[in-house]
Amino acid sequence: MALVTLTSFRNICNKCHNIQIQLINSNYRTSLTRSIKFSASENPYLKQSIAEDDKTVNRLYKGLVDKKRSCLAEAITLVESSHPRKKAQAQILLAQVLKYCQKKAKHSLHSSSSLSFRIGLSGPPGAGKSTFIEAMGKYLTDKGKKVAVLAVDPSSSTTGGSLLGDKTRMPQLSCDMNAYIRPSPASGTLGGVTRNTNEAIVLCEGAGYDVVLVETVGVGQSEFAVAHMVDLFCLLIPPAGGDELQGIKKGIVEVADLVVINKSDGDLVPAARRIQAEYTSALKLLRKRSKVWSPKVTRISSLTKEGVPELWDMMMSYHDAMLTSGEMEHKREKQHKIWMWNHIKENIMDLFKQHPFVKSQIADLEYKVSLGAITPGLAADILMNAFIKDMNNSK
Ligand SMILES: Nc1nc2c(ncn2[C@@H]2O[C@H](COP(=O)(O)OP(=O)(O)OP(=O)(O)O)[C@@H](O)[C@H]2O)c(=O)[nH]1
Repeated sequence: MALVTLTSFRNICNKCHNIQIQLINSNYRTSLTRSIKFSASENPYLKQSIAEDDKTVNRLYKGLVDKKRSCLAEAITLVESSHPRKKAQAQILLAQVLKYCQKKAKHSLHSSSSLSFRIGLSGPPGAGKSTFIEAMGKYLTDKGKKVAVLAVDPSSSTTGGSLLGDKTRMPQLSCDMNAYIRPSPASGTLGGVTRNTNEAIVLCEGAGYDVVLVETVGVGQSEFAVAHMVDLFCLLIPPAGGDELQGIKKGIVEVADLVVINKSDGDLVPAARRIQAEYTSALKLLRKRSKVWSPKVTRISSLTKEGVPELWDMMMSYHDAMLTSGEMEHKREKQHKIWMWNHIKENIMDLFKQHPFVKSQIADLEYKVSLGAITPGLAADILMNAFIKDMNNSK
């Protein structure tokens, strides 16, 4: 299959909005570099100018730093909005919240120790993610910590509803005033959902949540996306054999900081021990990603809560080691860059899809491609060429 892929954005000039992109057609192995000029009127972001003292932004910022849950919920809805004006307001709010968090971190003993501990959680269906979040969340709120749970579920854009939206999955935690549970946004691509999640994390941090748990159902590349937005990435697996573990994507173990074998209770204890041993040996073969932490494997039961306090201690040793060594700060800096590129990719995709010729041809070309009347590569070329030609003409 031929694909025209946007492989890199070479150069971006903020003043004239000139973007140099490189395109590679995988079928013909050709590559071309084009300079595209985006006028302010074409970019929904640039078109909107929101005053620094915008009323909505001010109200939400104040409410957020005053730890008002209703303002946090409204602020997350704002960042999820695709309305150009709301998008622009969201960017100003985020900038203010980021500044506030930086200031807070500077005044604390260890830089960023006053920020949220961002934990990613992934695992195959039925691993016990909801039961685990309920057990760990309650354990933490009982210790006086504030916990936010965010879900990443890109499949909700195709199913129309959120798999993770059901509050009955965590009945106790959803009634806890020290916990905030936010289901996945009901629409968007993986890029859109993850960008929104990145921004929701920052808002939770601003609202003073000690722990932000980001859960993913593991659809598409969502686990990898989550691994890129958290401080610690945790893989939860059931004590099951080969077939049941096939839902675990290749490569995901390599990005895990902790592998947690759940359901280590009753008759399942021997199987849980065996899986723990298997994963412990597998992890030893992996390349070391940190100077201060080697990924660990542990067993818990979310049902009996056995091992939950020990797991939290392990998470805190990771947190402290990463923080004092400066690796945490470095990791977050790298994540900010990934986040920026996600924004750019989304915006360029939006521009492409809004282009009049592209818009008018998409349905017809998709139909022809599905019938096999033309190749996907040719269809992509037709759209890309018209887009690039038009952009070059507007130089
Ligand atoms: N024995 C035992 N069962 C557990 C444990 N944790 C979860 N379960 C059971 O495993 C099943 C699945 O648990 P969930 O928490 O719904 O799992 P999930 O990963 O959220 O599932 P999906 O929503 O399908 O992704 C339920 O029947 C739970 O009661 C545990 O620690 N021990």
